[in-house]
Amino acid sequence: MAEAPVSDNQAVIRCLDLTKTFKDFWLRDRVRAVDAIDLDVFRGEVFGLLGPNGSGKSTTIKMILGLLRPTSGQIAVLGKHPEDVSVKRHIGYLPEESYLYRFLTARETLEYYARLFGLNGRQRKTRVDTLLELVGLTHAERRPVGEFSKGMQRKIGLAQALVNDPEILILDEPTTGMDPIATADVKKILLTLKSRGKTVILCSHLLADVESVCDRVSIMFGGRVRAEGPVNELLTDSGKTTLETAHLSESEVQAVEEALRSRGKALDAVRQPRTSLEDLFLDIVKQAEREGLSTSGARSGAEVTGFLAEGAEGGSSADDPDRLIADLVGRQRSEAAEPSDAKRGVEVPPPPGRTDPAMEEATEVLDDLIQQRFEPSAEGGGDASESASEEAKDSDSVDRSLIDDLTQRDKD
Ligand SMILES: Nc1ncnc2c1ncn2[C@@H]1O[C@H](COP(=O)(O)OP(=O)(O)OP(=O)(O)O)[C@@H](O)[C@H]1O
Repeated sequence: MAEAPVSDNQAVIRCLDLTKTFKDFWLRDRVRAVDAIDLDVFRGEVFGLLGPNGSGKSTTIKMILGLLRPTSGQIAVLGKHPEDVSVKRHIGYLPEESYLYRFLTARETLEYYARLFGLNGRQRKTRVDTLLELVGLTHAERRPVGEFSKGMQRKIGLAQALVNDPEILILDEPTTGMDPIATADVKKILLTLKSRGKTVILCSHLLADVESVCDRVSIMFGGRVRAEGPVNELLTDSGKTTLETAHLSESEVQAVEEALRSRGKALDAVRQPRTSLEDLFLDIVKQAEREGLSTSGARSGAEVTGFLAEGAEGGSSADDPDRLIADLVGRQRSEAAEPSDAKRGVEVPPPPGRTDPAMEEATEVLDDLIQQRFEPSAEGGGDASESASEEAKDSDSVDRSLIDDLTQRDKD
């Protein structure tokens, strides 16, 4: 393990002369993905890592995460080597592609990751509730994430990255596939996290988003850092001045032009300001929401609260993990009655009753499928009329062991 460089007081991530060369089959240098870069990321800032495809951003991120070993150079994350296990507890990561268990619901997904980080039942319940609300997925918490739209999957991925209340959040293309509302929500979340002292590294090709949330950016090309600095400094054109005032008549514009000419300056452009397409879009959707129209996708998220600020671990008194799992299984079963509508993304009220024979039959088939899902070894010998409590108990234990298995597999 290479030695970690001494960390600057404020720099939570420090890379010195960092290089990564990928070898070919014969161990010859094939690609110099990262070429002797120096990079400092400071506590409490939103840092944008930019560059065209193949410029070395993901390779840099993977080295910071300790997933790839540098060919040469040094990295310190929170003053330690990135492969140090204690560092990983303080990092949240949303990869470019989310790897989610398709069959787990949104709540189960977060529950699972919260378990990996060793949160107890009370903490898990509170945290999962908060995160679902934060990313606007509370109403979809019982749907399998495999059914989610791309934007909804990014949202659950973001919630997953926040589950351990990380000090450093690394997001690779977090808003891919999101609509402007969801994107605006994510930007709001990032700014709130920053205001609470968290550090965010953002990789994105959506430069307008980067510009609106990042304090500093680094622009890579061919594995090297080509420009780096505060966004304001990099983008300010100090050779020009823009004046803003209330509407001017033609004669007033002429008077301004005269005044400038007398000082040896020309009036280069006079424009009527326009709203942006993003603002127009957001206004229209907000108006529709005010009028009570609904959508089955992700909704606007909540304000960032509680644990992300101080690591508070409060919880409600009814937070028993066993009850939570039992509840999850019960809800999955009741949701099975309307899967086709859920798949189409249509929001429907719960069915009033099984009065339609075709619906009755379809529901029974689905019940059987669910039964097999949770009790794969059962040979169909059970009596369908067995008491509901027995059934809940069986599926409860199977589902809990499923999550335990996943947890163990991941730890291995
Ligand atoms: N495992 C690998 N083996 C060989 N070459 C690799 C490997 N991973 C990345 N590379 C190469 O390293 C270079 C940088 O890739 P990297 O994924 O870091 O770029 P990026 O800036 O993240 O691109 P994108 O914006 O497309 O995600 C590319 O030329 C890529 O082909």
